[in-house]
Amino acid sequence: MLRKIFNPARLSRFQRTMVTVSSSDALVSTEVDDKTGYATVTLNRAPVNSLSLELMTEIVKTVDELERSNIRGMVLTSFSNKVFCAGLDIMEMVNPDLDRLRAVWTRLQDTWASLYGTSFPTVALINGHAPAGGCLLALCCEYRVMCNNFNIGLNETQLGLAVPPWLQGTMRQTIGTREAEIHCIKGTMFNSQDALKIGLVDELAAENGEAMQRALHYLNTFKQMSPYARSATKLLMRNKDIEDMKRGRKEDVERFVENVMNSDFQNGLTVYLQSLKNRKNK
Ligand SMILES: CC/C=C\C/C=C\CCC/C=C/CC(=O)SCCNC(=O)CCNC(=O)[C@H](O)C(C)(C)COP(=O)(O)OP(=O)(O)OC[C@H]1O[C@@H](n2cnc3c(N)ncnc32)[C@H](O)[C@@H]1OP(=O)(O)O
Repeated sequence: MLRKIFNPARLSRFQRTMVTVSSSDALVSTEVDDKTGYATVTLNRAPVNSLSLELMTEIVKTVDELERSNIRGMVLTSFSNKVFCAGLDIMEMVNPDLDRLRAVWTRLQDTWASLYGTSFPTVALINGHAPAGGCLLALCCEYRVMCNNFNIGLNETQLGLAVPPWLQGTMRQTIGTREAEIHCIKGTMFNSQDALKIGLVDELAAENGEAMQRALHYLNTFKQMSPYARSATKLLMRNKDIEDMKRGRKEDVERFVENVMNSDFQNGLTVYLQSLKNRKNK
């Protein structure tokens, strides 16, 4: 069954109402161009857009609001021209409170489901590094434009985390079963050129302006198309994955909690955090 379908009857409301959501200190800011109906959603959590519970909550809220406002497309990007998103906030996993840790993983599942299941077209404008959860955000979008000289990939296993089945599935759809298996297991990080070669991203751009033009070009390809047919086809392809995730979500949360609470993982995390700081001080 279709979860959400673009409703052409709501189009007249969309043409009248145009939104620019969020204040300047918001974790996520949204601007809608009232000529095109395209929203630019910018992740705004300095320094590296790491996914805290609060940032993920804002992402889900934003996507839900956009779904209700009937925009015609969305570009997801970062305030920083160096890091698109550094993945889950590592501090959420250091000696965590168990209730909050469960909430973090549940919200990550929600973030994946809401971004992956939008009725409108989505493009990730990857204007910086996108490891782990950053790669997840990009994978949820329909199309990915990446600026040169950055890295992207699901490097979780390198950090001692297992990649959950729903995210493995999204990776399989994007780069194919064989490559997804190899690179999820290895935790490969790709530079922009290699990400393009393997199909993890769809286009490269020299800088942000060019990336935005390419992103808008993708959205414009749907201008003359029936929004109903477009979104119905997308959701018929994606809804089963979302339903599968929801069916297994409790076990998935508990697997994550067990993974994070393991003492080897906690020790590894301390070393990893220190290595990030040492790299910075070099
Ligand atoms: C059953 C399921 C079980 C498990 C599920 C597993 C996977 C599912 C997939 C989704 C979840 C994934 C888990 C994760 O996302 S874990 C996080 C992975 N992220 C990383 O490994 C990235 C680490 N960061 C970097 O490599 C660099 O910071 C980066 C290249 C992004 C940017 O480099 P730059 O030189 O620009 O900045 P830095 O000086 O390194 O960083 C600035 C400060 O930000 C801090 N930082 C960086 N990343 C994070 C982060 N992810 N969380 C929290 N904080 C982060 C960094 O330490 C610096 O802090 P200060 O030293 O200034 O205090």
